[in-house]
Amino acid sequence: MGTVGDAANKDTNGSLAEKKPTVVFVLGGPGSGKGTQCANIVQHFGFTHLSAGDLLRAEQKSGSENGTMIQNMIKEGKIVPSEVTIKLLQKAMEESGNDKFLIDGFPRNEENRAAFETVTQIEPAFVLFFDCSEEEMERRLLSRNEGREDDNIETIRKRFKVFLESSLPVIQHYESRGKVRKIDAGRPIEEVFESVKAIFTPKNEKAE
Ligand SMILES: Nc1ncnc2c1ncn2[C@@H]1O[C@H](COP(=O)(O)OP(=O)(O)OP(=O)(O)O)[C@@H](O)[C@H]1O
Ligand SMILES: Nc1ccn([C@H]2C[C@H](O)[C@@H](COP(=O)(O)O)O2)c(=O)n1
Ligand SMILES: [Mg+2]
Repeated sequence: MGTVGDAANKDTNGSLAEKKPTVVFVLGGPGSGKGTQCANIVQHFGFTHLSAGDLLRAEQKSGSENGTMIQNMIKEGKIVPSEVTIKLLQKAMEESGNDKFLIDGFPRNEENRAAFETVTQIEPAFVLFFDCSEEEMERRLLSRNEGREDDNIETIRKRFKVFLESSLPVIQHYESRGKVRKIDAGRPIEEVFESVKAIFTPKNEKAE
């Protein structure tokens, strides 16, 4: 199977053209509700959900040679080198059999963003940005109860700092290109999803 981003298909003129998958980056601070809303989008709109954090945690638990490094980075709230994360994303995209992806929690810094663009030649269709106050995100993370090693107040503070210093500039990069769809994620789950649905529903299918 070819690498995502270099699948060759014939276009209407019969010449070889690249068939690129549709990618939506799903960004927002830790606990803003990215995973929760992605699960809803998958059900309604047929995307495959790929959470970079989930892929890294699975890689760590698989006994990979990068396991200890990944575990240490996650504990410190730091961003794992792009090479590792992009390989996991590419593999998951290839194995999915789908051509529409929600890439959740990636790109998390400028290095992630530039490397993904260079390696895959894929530009996101748009960037969904879940905007939420730190106070609310902290409350959610401390009551998530999924046994995540990074859901403790010390690591949460580090993750907030990395989000402000490294991830927000990525969102600003896409904002300046008109690609960001910002959602007030501080509301109840159902209300947030109403706003999400409006973004994913094609204009000609919206109620008058
Ligand atoms: N709108 C909401 N209102 C209240 N609680 C929410 C809302 N959205 C998600 N939650 C809850 O908050 C917690 C964090 O949500 P979720 O895991 O979706 O966030 P995330 O952005 O994926 O976080 P992370 O970046 O840490 O993976 C979960 O326990 C989830 O059930
Ligand atoms: N692009 C990414 C995404 C995630 N990580 C690491 C560091 C994060 O704190 C952790 C958890 O991610 P989440 O599940 O909260 O999205 O995973 C990374 O290094 N690079
Ligand atoms: Mg998540």
